[in-house]
Amino acid sequence: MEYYQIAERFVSINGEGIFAGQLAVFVRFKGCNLHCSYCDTLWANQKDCGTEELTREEIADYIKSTGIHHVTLTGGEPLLQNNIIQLIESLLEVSNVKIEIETNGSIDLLPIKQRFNERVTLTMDYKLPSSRMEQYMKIENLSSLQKEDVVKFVVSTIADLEHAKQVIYQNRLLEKTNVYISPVYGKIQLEDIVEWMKMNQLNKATLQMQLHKIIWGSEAKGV
Ligand SMILES: C[S@@+](CC[C@H](N)C(=O)[O-])C[C@H]1O[C@@H](n2cnc3c(N)ncnc32)[C@H](O)[C@@H]1O
Ligand SMILES: Nc1nc2[nH]cc(C(=O)O)c2c(=O)[nH]1
Ligand code: SF4
Ligand SMILES: [Mg+2]
Repeated sequence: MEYYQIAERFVSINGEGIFAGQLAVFVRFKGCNLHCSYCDTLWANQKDCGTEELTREEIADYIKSTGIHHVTLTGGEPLLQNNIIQLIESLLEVSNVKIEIETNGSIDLLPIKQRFNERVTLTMDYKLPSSRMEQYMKIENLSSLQKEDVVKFVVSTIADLEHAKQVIYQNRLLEKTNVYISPVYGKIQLEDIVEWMKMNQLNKATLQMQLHKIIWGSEAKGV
């Protein structure tokens, strides 16, 4: 039997993305191939991170038991998990469920986009220079994102914003998908981001703070 390594699972409001503010059930997988400078869940990437090992059926039963229709798969890096496609298929059998996948931009998204319809959406981070992970970005992924998906730029500095602007315009992202700009928590003045958006007339991009950190603080787990 196949098991998935789950670092935590919980119900909360989604603090990020298109469904921010709505209830969601979160499944956080263990392990990541990147090591972003600002990562707020590095604990889930450690070898000794405690996990529950659950089968597809157990994860689907958990989701059913919550009565919540939005599922967020996150991590760690969810798309690194063995048999992730089969898990998504099982979760889609739960009625009314929609799945959002938070992914780090380094893994090919085409197999997911080709296999599933809009019940599965992707939020892909484009890792900017201050993450120190930009070299791992798969630029082709930016062509796979559709109108139901999100590309997110998590920014620490004005230099990150300037870099994001180049990626946005070079890849015509505002025409193809949803563009979100999110501050690394506590690292950059929010006013500066707004001023920068105004100065660049960045129509259609959305500034978003992580709602769960505003509600529960930056260190809380399971929220
Ligand atoms: C922990 S990651 C897990 C999913 C995947 N590995 C990724 O990077 O997208 C979930 C989201 O949290 C964001 N994030 C992590 N640390 C953050 C921080 N300190 N401030 C703001 N966003 C952060 C990531 O950029 C990503 O969009
Ligand atoms: N409330 C809440 N919303 C979230 N949206 C994306 C999250 C993540 O860690 O990927 C997250 C999270 O950790 N908590
Ligand atoms: S890719 Fe995601 S989980 Fe991995 S280190 Fe970066 S923010 Fe953390
Ligand atoms: Mg988080």
